[in-house]
Amino acid sequence: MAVEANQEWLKSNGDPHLVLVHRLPSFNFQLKHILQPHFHLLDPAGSPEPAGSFLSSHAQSVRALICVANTPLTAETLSLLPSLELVLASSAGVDHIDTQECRRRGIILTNASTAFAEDAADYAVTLLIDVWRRISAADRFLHAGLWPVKGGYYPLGSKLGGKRVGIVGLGSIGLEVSKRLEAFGCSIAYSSRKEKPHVPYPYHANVLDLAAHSDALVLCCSLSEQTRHIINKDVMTALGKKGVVINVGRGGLIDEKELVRFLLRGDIGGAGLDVFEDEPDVPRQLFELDNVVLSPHRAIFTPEAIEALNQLTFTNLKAFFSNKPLQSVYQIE
Ligand SMILES: O=CC(=O)O
Repeated sequence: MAVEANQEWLKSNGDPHLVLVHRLPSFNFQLKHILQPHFHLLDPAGSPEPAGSFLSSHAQSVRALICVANTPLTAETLSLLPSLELVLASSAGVDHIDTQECRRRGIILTNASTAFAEDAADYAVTLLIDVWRRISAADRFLHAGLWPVKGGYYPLGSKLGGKRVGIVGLGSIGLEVSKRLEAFGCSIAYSSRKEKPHVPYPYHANVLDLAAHSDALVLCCSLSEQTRHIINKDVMTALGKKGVVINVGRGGLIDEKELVRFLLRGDIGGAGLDVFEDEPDVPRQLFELDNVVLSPHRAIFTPEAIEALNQLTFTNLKAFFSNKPLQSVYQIE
């Protein structure tokens, strides 16, 4: 739907207010241009006042708030916005937002996972292929001028077809991962907060059980108090010496120190990590390991995903201020 074609509805809907809690990143200056003709935007980052005093003096009637990137949205900030009804997270993860406070106040939360699902899934599958087929390691090997191998062959990779992949969190991103891996001939199982109706894959109520029946785990779930360190010592032991962990969710889903120990001892087969517990710090020991593929939190970053996010934000805001159903709502547990 072309944003420009939707000027008319606002004229009959008064003057809705918004607040941007953070300066928009340079790769997404378009969002401001898309929203500005339609909404009254308040941007504390563009004001010389400290954010707190800006919010208390200008934001009393704000009904909707865009939470950009991982800017924390605390109960304290929320208390400065007494009229708030809608928070739009411009990320798939919402671990930087006090979701319980939103729930307590009846504030609706939306996130970007539907906009980012395809790109995040492409990236997760690419990391998995890279670990199993040793592509980054082979690239380093060639760059180092080590081909042909003296007295031998470059080590074999491992085939995708026939592998059992466990997806942790079968939301929009997890479902896109499953579609892609099915096409490679993998068999899929999953664990999730609840069993999903209409999903053909076996469900495991806990990750330990899923790990015991998988050759690789792909982490696509949100980080919360329930999922922090969901990949722990016991889960890695159950996954086994050939098992692979892929993480495009949040670093805190894995007990990272334990993962490093498992990898160094060869007690797990490999890892593909786009996210880390204490970004941008990455455990140095991982740099030495050829069975680990590392990436600086890039899974969702394509111009197409940003465009889809902008459209989703606009569509949800327009629906909200017209009292229509939103395109996507995040279910707070
Ligand atoms: O990590 C990226 C996101 O949560 O959107």
